[in-house]
Amino acid sequence: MSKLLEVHEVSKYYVHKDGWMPGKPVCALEPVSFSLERGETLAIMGETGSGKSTIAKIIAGAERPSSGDIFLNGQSLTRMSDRQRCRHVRMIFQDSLRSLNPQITVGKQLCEPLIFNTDLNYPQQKERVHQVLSQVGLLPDHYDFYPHMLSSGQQQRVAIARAIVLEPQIVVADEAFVALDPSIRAQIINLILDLQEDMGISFIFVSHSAEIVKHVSDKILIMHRGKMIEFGTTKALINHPEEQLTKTLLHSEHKYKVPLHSTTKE
Ligand SMILES: Nc1ncnc2c1ncn2[C@@H]1O[C@H](COP(=O)(O)OP(=O)(O)OP(=O)(O)O)[C@@H](O)[C@H]1O
Repeated sequence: MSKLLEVHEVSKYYVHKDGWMPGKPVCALEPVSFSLERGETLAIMGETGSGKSTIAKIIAGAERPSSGDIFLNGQSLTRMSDRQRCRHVRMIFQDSLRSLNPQITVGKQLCEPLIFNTDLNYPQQKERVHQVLSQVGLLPDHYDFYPHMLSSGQQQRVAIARAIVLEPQIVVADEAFVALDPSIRAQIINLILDLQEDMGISFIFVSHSAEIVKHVSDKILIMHRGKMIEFGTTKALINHPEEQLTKTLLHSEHKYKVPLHSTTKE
């Protein structure tokens, strides 16, 4: 049986402009390969500028790789249409308030992916949106709310609802919860663990927080200057890290002290 996700020799070069002339390509990501099983959570860690967001964006389809390919259940993601791809892989953005349209109600914003990517009719869309609101711990009344009427935690729940409304197999979150208050962050992370259990979604997190990573991830990928320097199970990387950077990142002072569920994946 094929893996859920296989990233095969994916690289990324950006061409920085030199005035009017295209400059020399700069390597943001050297060829990287790894795989993920269904329902697993992968954490991507590394220093600033090491290529973490580049991998996340390529998997989510927000950037195209310069080389290599990504396979979902053995099918090439890069050869799928946007409509097909975004049913399988969705992204949660860092700033949930800015990623929501302030002039459109929550319900309508959650209907949008269904309008563009499914053949559901209006009553079916509405029913699915009510279902997803309840899945993320919001109320049916929130359908008619505008984003500014919600707290930051509720806005983040809407962002998660938008990511899961199409029932994707993978959700990518790039430092999505960093701006949240610690107690709200803990609730949101626990919500993600619950969704993972209920829906079998695989999550890919970019995070600087050793505590969150140890709590939620099954596998960890360590980036350094555009290279993957270590990849393995969370347990293996915590107990037997091969690289000094892995030790530093995973055993650093806890940046976020949060009251998470007692069951960790460590
Ligand atoms: N759109 C772009 N155009 C040009 N260079 C880029 C672009 N996006 C990223 N880069 C460069 O690619 C490298 C990797 O960036 P990336 O954002 O993936 O790092 P990161 O590990 O996510 O960093 P951070 O933790 O600061 O978000 C950096 O040197 C960055 O300057």
